[in-house]
Amino acid sequence: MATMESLIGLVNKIQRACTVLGDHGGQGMSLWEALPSVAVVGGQSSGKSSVLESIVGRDFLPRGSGIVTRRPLVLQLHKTASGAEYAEFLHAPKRRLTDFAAVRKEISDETDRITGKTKQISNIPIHLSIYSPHVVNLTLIDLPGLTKVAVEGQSDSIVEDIENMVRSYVEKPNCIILAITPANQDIATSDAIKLAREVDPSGERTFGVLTKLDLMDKGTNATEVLEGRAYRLQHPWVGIVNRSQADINKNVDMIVARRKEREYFETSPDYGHLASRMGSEYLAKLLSQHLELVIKQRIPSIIAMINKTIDELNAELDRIGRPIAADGGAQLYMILELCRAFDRVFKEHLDGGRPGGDRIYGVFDHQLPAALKKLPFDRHLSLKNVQKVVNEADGYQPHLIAPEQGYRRLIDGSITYFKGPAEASVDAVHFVLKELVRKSIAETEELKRFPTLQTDIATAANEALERFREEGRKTVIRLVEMESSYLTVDFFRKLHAEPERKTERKPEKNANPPGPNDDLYHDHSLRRIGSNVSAYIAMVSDTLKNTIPKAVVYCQVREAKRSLLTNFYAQIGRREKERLSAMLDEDPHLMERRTQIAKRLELYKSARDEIDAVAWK
Ligand SMILES: Nc1nc2c(ncn2[C@@H]2O[C@H](COP(=O)(O)OP(=O)(O)OP(=O)(O)O)[C@@H](O)[C@H]2O)c(=O)[nH]1
Repeated sequence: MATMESLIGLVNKIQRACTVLGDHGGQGMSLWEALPSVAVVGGQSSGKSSVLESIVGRDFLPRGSGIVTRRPLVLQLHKTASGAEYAEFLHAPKRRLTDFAAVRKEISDETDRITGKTKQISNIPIHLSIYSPHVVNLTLIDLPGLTKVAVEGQSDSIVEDIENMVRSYVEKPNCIILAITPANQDIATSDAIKLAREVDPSGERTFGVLTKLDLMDKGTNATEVLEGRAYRLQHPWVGIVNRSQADINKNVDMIVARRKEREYFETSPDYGHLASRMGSEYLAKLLSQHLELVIKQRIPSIIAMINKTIDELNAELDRIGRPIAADGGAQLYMILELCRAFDRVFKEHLDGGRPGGDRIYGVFDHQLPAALKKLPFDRHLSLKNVQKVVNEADGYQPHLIAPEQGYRRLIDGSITYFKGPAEASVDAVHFVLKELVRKSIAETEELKRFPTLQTDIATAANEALERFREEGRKTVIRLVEMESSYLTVDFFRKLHAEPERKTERKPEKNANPPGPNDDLYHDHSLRRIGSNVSAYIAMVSDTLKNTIPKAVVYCQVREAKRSLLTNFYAQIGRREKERLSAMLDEDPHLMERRTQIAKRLELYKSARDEIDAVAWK
């Protein structure tokens, strides 16, 4: 029996824990719903509160007209060995109330706290524990009385709302229904029986309770019902005589009332033969025993449900990530691990495995050659411009042998054009890399929970890329400038040999420099200069087409792979613990969710442990 009592105590404990977690049924499968409970159901003024109070042996429920019970009251009764008798609300733990008038007031205040004074109803339960030597271990849920009409100040939907709330409790297969019907009403019209029949047609979890036996018309009795002939249930009907309104007004003590109830049955000519199975004390014992039995039957399925939930919660925790360590070293380690995870993804983008790196090749293979081809050399090396540059090069002096300065200026001028495509390649690759950083951050699964760290990594990586871009730009400009700083002499040596041959075919075979008046010759010569320079520039262009990509890869891509976060690592290595934990700030919703899951996990695990300890003792 000790085991049995601790079973109910255990369920009480788990129920309370469920409520702390906001897990009071209603939403999907919960531990709460797996636990058996007893719900008190009845029409208004059928005597629900009176039954509850006499089971408890205390006067503590709010009374009044209209709908007094507007939130479910989860009443957990704990039998104590010592004489202490007190009540405790879950919403005000550690406040032991010994004055039951204060309990009544608190129930009513707490109801108003959620529903306002509007007479609305709420399905958030109030949890009350009563510790007393006069009770049996039992959990009862008091629900609003079923009603047929809304009263002043209530919405029309209240009738339906109450019925829905009550139904949401009693339809659960683990709910034991305490269906209260006043004896002075026709059983066929009982709201409680009507609802019970609907959700429990076989009557296996319904306990029929008949109140107000003393108020029946003279000459009538309820033996038809109490002996199970009027309406058959699997469990025996229990008749009750509660305090009348007059008794309540006279403050008749509950214990006295219990005694009077016992006497009523013992001396009743109608119910004397049923006396041992009547009354609120008997009802309490009956319910307690039944509850124990049900709990025992349900234990395997409760354990299975708990285990399944633990697995699910663990899986969800894994998915959203475990909580972060508190000490600085561990946090630094975690940050570095996360950075490395990002870095891995980033490298995969560059080296293949993930898309994006190929766009860098695209810059070199299409964009750069196309830009080089588009450079306006035609214009720069037009006859007119060649003439202008060549003439200007030697000032007032006519050139004597070859327009050396003219050549150099034309070449220099042309080479300058290469700076544009060179820098454009640097920029294009920079943007590809930047985009890959953004993508890699988004794709790094481990980083998902840490929006702050995501931003930090993005900032650090972009800063590094900016530095690499600067380096790349300097290097490609240098490549271009190198081309003008020292020309490829071979090219001109070859040129030198060529004109000899060509001039041979000229009519005037004098080696005289062309005079300013010799227009035909002059044009021809300028054209040759233009085409020579153009050929040289084409050669430079080919060279740069090859060297610019090398410079860009060397300065930007290679560095990005090698040292994208190097500075960042150095920075965070010096950071204080506070700043490290700030970097690991998570999405607040996620943190909240994790805390919730962790709490539930704890509840379910301790529930499992306790069930193990109690059930197999
Ligand atoms: N004489 C007598 N009066 C009873 C009995 N049971 C309840 N009453 C009276 O009936 C009235 C209603 O009883 P409650 O226990 O408040 O009924 P309830 O179902 O809780 O009512 P609501 O919460 O308002 O729906 C009170 O005045 C009680 O004194 C009984 O067995 N005999």
